[in-house]
Amino acid sequence: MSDVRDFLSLYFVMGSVDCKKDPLDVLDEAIQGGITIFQFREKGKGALTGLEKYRLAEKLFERCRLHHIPFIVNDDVDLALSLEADGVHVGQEDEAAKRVRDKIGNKILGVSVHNLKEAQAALADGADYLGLGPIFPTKSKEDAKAACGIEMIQYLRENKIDAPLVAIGGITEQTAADVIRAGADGIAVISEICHADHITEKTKRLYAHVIHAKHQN
Ligand SMILES: Nc1nc(C(F)(F)F)ncc1COP(=O)(O)OP(=O)(O)O
Ligand SMILES: [Mg+2]
Repeated sequence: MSDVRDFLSLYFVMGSVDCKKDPLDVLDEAIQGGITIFQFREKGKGALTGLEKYRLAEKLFERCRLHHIPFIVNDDVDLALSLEADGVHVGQEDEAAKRVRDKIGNKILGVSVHNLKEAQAALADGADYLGLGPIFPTKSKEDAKAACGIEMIQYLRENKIDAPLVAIGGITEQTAADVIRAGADGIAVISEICHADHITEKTKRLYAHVIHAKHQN
């Protein structure tokens, strides 16, 4: 795979709990709208487990494969390995990034970070990209930390964190361009796409904001 940075522009993160309708339809519509990478994040109250979770992941992965969109699994390294997913995303409270790297070989490894120290440690552990956030307050993650603000993107870049970096947490159409102008390679969204009345149109607008801002940088 070419540098993961190229795929980070519009990162759709979703699980069945986030969807108001069939997750397969939600993903299909988001793909039509131009998402560039997808993360299966099945967690929270009512999340699927076991075979149901595996079957949904398989179907979502199939959709991504058809459209050459990287399929990333959140938290669940064993599920990622059994599916032969394109990569895994882990946070500070999940399995240590270094151990995950040993398990997944050269698959994509994303690590959540909230500050400079965590960013430096994640890269030392072999992260291919950083998920920085929450940038703004979010309702999609029950145990989210306090919002770190757009300033943290700039602060990491000023402190020589040049690695691929996607920003996440409460990002909307109104704030997407500011996040890119601050130095992120892309935005990650859950509810901004999942809760949209017209998912494909919303996704197209988000993509347009990101690409336009990238061309200005
Ligand atoms: N899932 C995520 N995806 C990203 C992405 F890179 F996609 F922007 N960044 C951050 C997170 C948060 O990851 P984590 O801290 O483990 O919490 P959770 O497992 O509840 O998502
Ligand atoms: Mg996690």
